[in-house]
Amino acid sequence: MAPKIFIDGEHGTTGLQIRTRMAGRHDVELLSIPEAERRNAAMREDMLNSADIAILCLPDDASKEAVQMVSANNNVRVIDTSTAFRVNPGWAYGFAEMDGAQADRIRAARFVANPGCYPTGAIGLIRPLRAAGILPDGYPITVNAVSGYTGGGKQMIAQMENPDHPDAITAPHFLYGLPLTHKHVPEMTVHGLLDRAPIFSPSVGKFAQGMIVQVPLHLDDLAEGTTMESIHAALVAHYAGQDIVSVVPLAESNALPRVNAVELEGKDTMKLFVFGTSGASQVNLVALLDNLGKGASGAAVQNMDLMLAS
Ligand SMILES: NC(=O)C1=CN([C@@H]2O[C@H](COP(=O)(O)OP(=O)(O)OC[C@H]3O[C@@H](n4cnc5c(N)ncnc54)[C@H](OP(=O)(O)O)[C@@H]3O)[C@@H](O)[C@H]2O)C=CC1
Ligand SMILES: CC(=O)N[C@@H](CCC(=O)OP(=O)(O)O)C(=O)O
Repeated sequence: MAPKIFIDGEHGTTGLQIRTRMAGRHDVELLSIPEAERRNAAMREDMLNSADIAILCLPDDASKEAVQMVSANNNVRVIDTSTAFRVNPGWAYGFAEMDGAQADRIRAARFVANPGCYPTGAIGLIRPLRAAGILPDGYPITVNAVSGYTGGGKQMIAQMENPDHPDAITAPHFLYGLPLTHKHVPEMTVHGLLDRAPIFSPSVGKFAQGMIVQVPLHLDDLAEGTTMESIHAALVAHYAGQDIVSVVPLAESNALPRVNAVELEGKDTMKLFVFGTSGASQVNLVALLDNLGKGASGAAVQNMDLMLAS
């Protein structure tokens, strides 16, 4: 019998994208409730408890409530796309490529926390350098990023796309998270293996799907002898054999005049770049992804497949 999957929040931005990705699949059975009943708690509880894997695409509070609904039922495994459980040690963090053992942890887990979109880029760049001893304790990391506006869910999509919306946003590009307390900072710190919280400055551009995450570094403050080439080599070694996360060859990135935030729109992959000038004292590490692809729905389906393969 095909495993049953229920997407709670299937009519929201992340849920819909997961449904689209599952459309042609015959190896799983999708359980579904009508859009009009999406907040019907009794119906959701019934569906959640009928599933082999429940994928939660809900705000944090609703996710916590859904987890409560299945907590006594060990037959149900959960992938949560919200922020609620990402630094909870009882949950596997759903970034399969972040270290060599993570895919196995996800395969074996009952509870998997899907990463945030920005942390996917930031951790993807930072963690291998911490693990390799290149980024020393106490290094003051900054993370600067731009996201497509779908990252803000149904509400921001309406604000960006509907000029008559009472809170319409007309800016083509805006900074937010200005108090520097964005909800993604804890997971960047924990899963980036950082001992000091990064300064995180997010922004949104007037495009639907895409993301650039930048981590600039001063080489003089890294492990002795670190060069642009050795950083690149550490990333290449870390992601060797991976097909979803790739490290762009230096010769290729050196020749690029610009990076297009929407290049990977609709794709579930992530590209990592090391920019700078050979022999100079600074580099800029860049991750390019689709906030709804490897940053959300693509990663959720990847995690589901790992769990189904266990
Ligand atoms: N968009 C993105 O790029 C990313 C989003 N995420 C996370 O995914 C989760 C979903 O986000 P997103 O899809 O963007 O949000 P949306 O607002 O687009 O969708 C959320 C869905 O959940 C439903 N919902 C809200 N509250 C409840 C409730 N109490 N019971 C049942 N259903 C409820 C909403 O229904 P209604 O229409 O009635 O409000 C809506 O259908 C969030 O936790 C978000 O942080 C994670 C990574 C990236
Ligand atoms: C543009 C925008 O608003 N983005 C969201 C993050 C999107 C994401 O990664 O989702 P999680 O909420 O699940 O972490 C934000 O900054 O809150």
